[in-house]
Amino acid sequence: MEHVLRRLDLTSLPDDRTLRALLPRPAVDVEAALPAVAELVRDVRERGEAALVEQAERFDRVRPAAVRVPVAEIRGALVSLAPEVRDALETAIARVRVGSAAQVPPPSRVELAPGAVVELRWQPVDRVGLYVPGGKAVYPSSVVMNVVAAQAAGVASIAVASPAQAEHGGLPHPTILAACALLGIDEVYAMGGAGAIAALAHGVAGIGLDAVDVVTGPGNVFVAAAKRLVSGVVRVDSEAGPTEILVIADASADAELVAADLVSQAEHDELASAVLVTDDAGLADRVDAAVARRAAETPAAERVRAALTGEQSAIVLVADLAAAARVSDAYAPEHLELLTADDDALLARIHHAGAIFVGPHAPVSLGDYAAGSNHVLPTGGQARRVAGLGAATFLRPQQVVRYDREALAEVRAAVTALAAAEGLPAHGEAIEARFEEAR
Ligand SMILES: NC(=O)c1ccc[n+]([C@@H]2O[C@H](COP(=O)([O-])OP(=O)(O)OC[C@H]3O[C@@H](n4cnc5c(N)ncnc54)[C@H](O)[C@@H]3O)[C@@H](O)[C@H]2O)c1
Ligand SMILES: N[C@H](CO)Cc1c[nH]c[nH+]1
Ligand SMILES: [Zn+2]
Repeated sequence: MEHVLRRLDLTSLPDDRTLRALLPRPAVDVEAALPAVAELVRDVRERGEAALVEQAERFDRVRPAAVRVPVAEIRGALVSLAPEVRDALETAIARVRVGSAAQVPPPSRVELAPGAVVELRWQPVDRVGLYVPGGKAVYPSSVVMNVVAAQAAGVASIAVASPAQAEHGGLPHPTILAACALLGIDEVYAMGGAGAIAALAHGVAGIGLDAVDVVTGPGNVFVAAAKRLVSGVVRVDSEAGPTEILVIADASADAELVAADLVSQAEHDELASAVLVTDDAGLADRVDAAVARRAAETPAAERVRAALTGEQSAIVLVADLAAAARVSDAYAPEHLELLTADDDALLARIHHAGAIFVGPHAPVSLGDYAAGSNHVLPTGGQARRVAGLGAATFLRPQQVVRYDREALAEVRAAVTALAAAEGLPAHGEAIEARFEEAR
């Protein structure tokens, strides 16, 4: 039988470093996109609006009438929105709002000695730029994920960017504008890809776009590369690039559900990754047959096939579920699904994943829209060290120090001695000044 997903036999596992090099990854990654993207970023920085318009003509096949979207267009899009889509967006917004509010860390206060207090309060950044993809598909759900998280953090100034659409007169997609209106956002720009990220990070005087403090949002490999390039100027969230799904399933799993979930994420992008890790060769065969059928029937069949047959997608055979957890951790997937006889035992072995979906009733596409979790998640192995988007992305912990005279006296000698040891005696004198006669 010819396989859609290539097979990778890891029934005997090498050490972690070798394992990481063997894992399926896309041929075109962020690193490979950097040189071309650096040119696009530089061009927007130097020529502003003119460069944005040229990039829209080149990549989005349309010349936007105005890069800054008129407020009337944003509000008008909500008026024209189909009621069932408005209801669905409101459901998603309500759930993500509750989930995001729960992510805001409480302030803390510690008394180190009588009268010696250090507090920690969480301050939002002032202004953020949120990217909403719109190339191969349009993503009003990403408006929800970005904006609701920023609002939960208390960010005062929010700008949204999304590619100009040829079918909509050079405006972003109307559902994206409607989602912005629903969330009270009226600063929206018709710009996409690397140019949009550069414009948000550096500002564009000609269109009244002030530089932001934090840029977030998902996108294709060019968007992810641009975020890496501007990360010296602004804070960025994870490189939430082409979608990945890794499913760990054993003989107990339903092959149709596994196949449906692999295909669902493959429809995002030719560079999307769909990986099944299993200890059961029979399940591997059943999933592959179901994937072949579903991939042929789905509307984006060509894109799905390209993603599934690309070198980034595979069925990995392992000896047991402990080995499956090791493979998954080495990969650090954006989305990890657990479909086994004892998911909680497996979950206890997992360390690295953007988000984890447990059991047959929690598919990734639930999290994409309406679980209450955030769908903007790290790809390319970044989940090993970076979190997904959330309220915390827009917050900074700030320390507030309060000491009274007695509390300062208790550490007076220690501070003065350390200041002297560092050759910074004025630091010690600033302490001693508090204890001079007149005070
Ligand atoms: N990881 C996550 O959290 C997450 C969430 C949602 C979507 N995604 C991913 O977002 C991506 C969306 O991609 P998309 O393409 O549909 O929309 P997009 O908005 O990310 O990309 C479209 C833009 O890419 C730029 N572009 C296109 N071709 C280019 C080229 N050859 N060189 C330079 N720039 C070019 C253009 O500026 C265009 O406006 C998908 O890969 C999807 O998997 C990821
Ligand atoms: N699966 C994507 C995250 O990688 C998010 C998404 C939005 N719409 C559909 N899916
Ligand atoms: Zn998705």
